[in-house]
Amino acid sequence: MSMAKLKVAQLQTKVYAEKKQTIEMLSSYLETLSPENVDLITLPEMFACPYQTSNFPIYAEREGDGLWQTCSELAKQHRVYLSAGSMPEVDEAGKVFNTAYVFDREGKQIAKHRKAHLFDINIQDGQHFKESDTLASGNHVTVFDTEFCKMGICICYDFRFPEIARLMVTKGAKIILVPAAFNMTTGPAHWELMFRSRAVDNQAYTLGTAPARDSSSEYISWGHSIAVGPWGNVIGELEEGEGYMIHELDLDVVDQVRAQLPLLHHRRTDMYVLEEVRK
Ligand SMILES: NC(=O)CCC(=O)C(=O)O
Repeated sequence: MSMAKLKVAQLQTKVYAEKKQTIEMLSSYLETLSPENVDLITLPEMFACPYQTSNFPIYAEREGDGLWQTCSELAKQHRVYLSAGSMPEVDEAGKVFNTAYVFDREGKQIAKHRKAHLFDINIQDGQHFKESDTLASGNHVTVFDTEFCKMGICICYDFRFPEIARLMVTKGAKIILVPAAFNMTTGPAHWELMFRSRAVDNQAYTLGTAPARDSSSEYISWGHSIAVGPWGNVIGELEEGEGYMIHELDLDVVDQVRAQLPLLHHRRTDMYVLEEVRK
């Protein structure tokens, strides 16, 4: 039987140029959170690599290497599920990905998602960015099992594509984790709207975890880590500074919303279909 409630801490952390500093910060946060008995901790997109395309190959590590190892050990030490945001990953062929790992309470990797939609945008008088200058894309929708429920995970720009969230939910996800880093152009316009839209359409919890804002960095994060319930209600939202928030997510609410307003059941799959193409 799955458990109906879980306690989640979303950490809106600073991004340091030195991995050593990031690791010290993470250890200290996990110590601080220890008395809270949280079940799941979530970190931001590229939490240990200043978000610049030129940095991704420099900071990239193989799966199982230093930062991965640290995250696995921290999860095990604190007996907590850890969504280790995302980090640049290099594969055996030298391709670099924006990759999210999730560890269970034993420190075992239970999910790996490579960002599938690369953030290549060019907004007039606003944000420009081209992840594809140095990153390759992943090809999969990612869901994983926990003792609470199935969850899905995707990374930032991935979440703009409603198909991804819908596929996670048709695969059984009740909670969607999104390590992310919106910016000062798209953040105020779309961040909250996107998390609420995906939540209300899919009747799932959506959790966006972003880095704290550093106005001196090349890419300025909007911050505003957010948690939205299956009714589309904002449960909590940070501002731009460093910090964390803790929530209890009640999975019975997902079942209640889905039973009372049976959107997923009312889909006209005889009229339209959505399916993942496995490569
Ligand atoms: N890191 C990202 O994918 C940023 C996405 C973003 O800011 C957006 O507006 O989408």
